[in-house]
Amino acid sequence: MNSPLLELHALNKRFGGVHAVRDVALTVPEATILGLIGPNGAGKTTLLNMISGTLLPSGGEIRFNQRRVTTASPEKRCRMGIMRTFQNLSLLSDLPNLDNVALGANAWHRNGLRDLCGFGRAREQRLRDEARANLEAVGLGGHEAALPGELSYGNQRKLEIARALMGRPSLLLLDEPAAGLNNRESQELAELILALRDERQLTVVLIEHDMDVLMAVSDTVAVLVEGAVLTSGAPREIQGDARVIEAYLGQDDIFDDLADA
Ligand SMILES: Nc1ncnc2c1ncn2[C@@H]1O[C@H](COP(=O)(O)OP(=O)(O)OP(=O)(O)O)[C@@H](O)[C@H]1O
Repeated sequence: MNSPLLELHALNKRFGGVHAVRDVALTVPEATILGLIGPNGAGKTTLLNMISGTLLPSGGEIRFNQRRVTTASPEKRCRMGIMRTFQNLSLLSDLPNLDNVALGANAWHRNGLRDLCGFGRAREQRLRDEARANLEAVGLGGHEAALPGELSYGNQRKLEIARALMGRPSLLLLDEPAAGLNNRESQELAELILALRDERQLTVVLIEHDMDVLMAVSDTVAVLVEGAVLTSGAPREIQGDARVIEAYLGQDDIFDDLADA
């Protein structure tokens, strides 16, 4: 078993009277993919935000690489190797794709932006080379000079992932990366996520409503209901768990559309 990269201990988050995350305990080993599922409002995004540091927990502990990061700033966590993408695209529409990707270096490189503005040519070249390699890695080689808006929506999602890779993460947090993608794009995205795990040894925590994608890539699936972990296990165990199907009350066809494995 790989050693744990991310550990959540008795994690809680309250928003006034709303107990959004309750006593969550999860361990994510290195180079594995954890999929988070649960009905709307179950606490998935809140949990991801606490891992990235944009929200502080009301109680509990987060450990990354054996270090306590519970209250560390998002910037510090980026520099430690935790990068994320967002539900809504956050690309800069008037910058070429290569620059959009290179900007991701800003997460770990304090001078990232300045380098891109022409200071320190050798460093600028290195950043550009790395950005080009990351564009290649997500299948967007050849699109360096185009603007994000000239790419399909699916490719814009990949562009966001390429930008996150510039932070040289060991943990990548993906919030609904398949939202708005067609079937082919979703399948390509799933292949990309698996390649990042297998070729770069990346650890991934993924929120995804597209069950085909989530079940295809996750090593472990954790089911959140009303802020608490109902159960966690391998995708096949989760799909056959009557408690999980019941938790999606009114959505009892939740696993019906899964493509045959
Ligand atoms: N900033 C906030 N202030 C107050 N309540 C919040 C805040 N953020 C989230 N909540 C509440 O916390 C609960 C969990 O929300 P969260 O967005 O984490 O769920 P989710 O599982 O990601 O839902 P979805 O699948 O719809 O995105 C909900 O009841 C939500 O209304």
